[in-house]
Amino acid sequence: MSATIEHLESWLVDLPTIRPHKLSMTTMGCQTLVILRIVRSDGISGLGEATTIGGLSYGVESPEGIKSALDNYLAPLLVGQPADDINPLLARLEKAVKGNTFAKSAVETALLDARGKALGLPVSALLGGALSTSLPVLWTLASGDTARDIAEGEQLLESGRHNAFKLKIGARELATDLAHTRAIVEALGCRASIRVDVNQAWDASTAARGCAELAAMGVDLIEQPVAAHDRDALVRLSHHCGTAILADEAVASPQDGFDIARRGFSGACALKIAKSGGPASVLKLANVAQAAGIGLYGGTMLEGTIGTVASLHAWSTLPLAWGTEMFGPLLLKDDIVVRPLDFANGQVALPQGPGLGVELDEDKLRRYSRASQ
Ligand SMILES: O=C(O)C[C@H]1C=CC(=O)O1
Ligand SMILES: [Mn+2]
Repeated sequence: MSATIEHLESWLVDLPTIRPHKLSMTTMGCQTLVILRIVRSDGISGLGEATTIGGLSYGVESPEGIKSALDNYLAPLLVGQPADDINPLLARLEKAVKGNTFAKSAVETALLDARGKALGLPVSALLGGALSTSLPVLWTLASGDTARDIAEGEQLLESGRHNAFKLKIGARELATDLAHTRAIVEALGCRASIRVDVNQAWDASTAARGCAELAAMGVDLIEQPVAAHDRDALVRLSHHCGTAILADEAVASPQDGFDIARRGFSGACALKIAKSGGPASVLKLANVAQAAGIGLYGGTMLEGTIGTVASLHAWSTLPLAWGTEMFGPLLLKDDIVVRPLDFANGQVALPQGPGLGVELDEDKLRRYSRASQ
């Protein structure tokens, strides 16, 4: 008899960051992971994670809202259903629940993890097979202080852990952000690829000036300089700026990808499992981008290890023109898995075990879970 879904459990897990992480819309001192476990009638269980940044300051789903969607809306649609039929299960959720792609991503991940464990196959194999066993991974310099960022970059180059850095700009005046970026390019730029993420902070005319200056100083990639809705400005920048433009908040669904492709976008696209509803669903956007000649980049919502590994399984099946930023676990002071990921030589290794290939540390889960959920 085929296994059915018996029950779902979810937790809000608060983990402190190793230092303040300053983005254009918020400064993080703690990250909240929403962890999901789906338990099947055959005793196999699957793990998933849905994580956002800064409560409701980055995206439209909060950690507390994600947990509520999982417990009150998605779980009742899943309990008692055949556990192996992932496409029918996703169709069932899609029919009954609008949006909520972060919560759906946790479900899709947990279903894939459990299915992989049942078959003895890694999630990457369920998604068609990995092209490589390790992936490039950058680090984000975002302490909010230029000298501290340079010292951090120096130390990471010395240890060999990373050879590419992303800077978070957009919170301050354009001139201040440009001076900050120039100082980092001058200090580290001949040994590392330097990219910036503006997180939608600029209007179209500030972006035209800012991107021209960033291109001239040798920045390799400029991420989401304008508002997510201003796709025309993003397309114009991709044509006229001397540096590649990366679409992040502007693209989540395959339809978004089709729309920017139709408008002639010539940059690259940041894929994130949370934006698209999971490691299988995100491949639909990736395929549209590929068909349009838009380069791919493996993006993060600063997830912990479970969400990071789920993403890595998806990214491993794709040709990534710009590598990945799957460093989330390294930003956190502790981990809730038994064996953390291996980061070295600018790469992160893809776990090879069945399912996601990671195991929860139940004591740590309990220690960091919010008391009243
Ligand atoms: O891309 C974002 O906007 C979110 C995230 C990714 C890296 C980082 O530092 O923040
Ligand atoms: Mn971004």
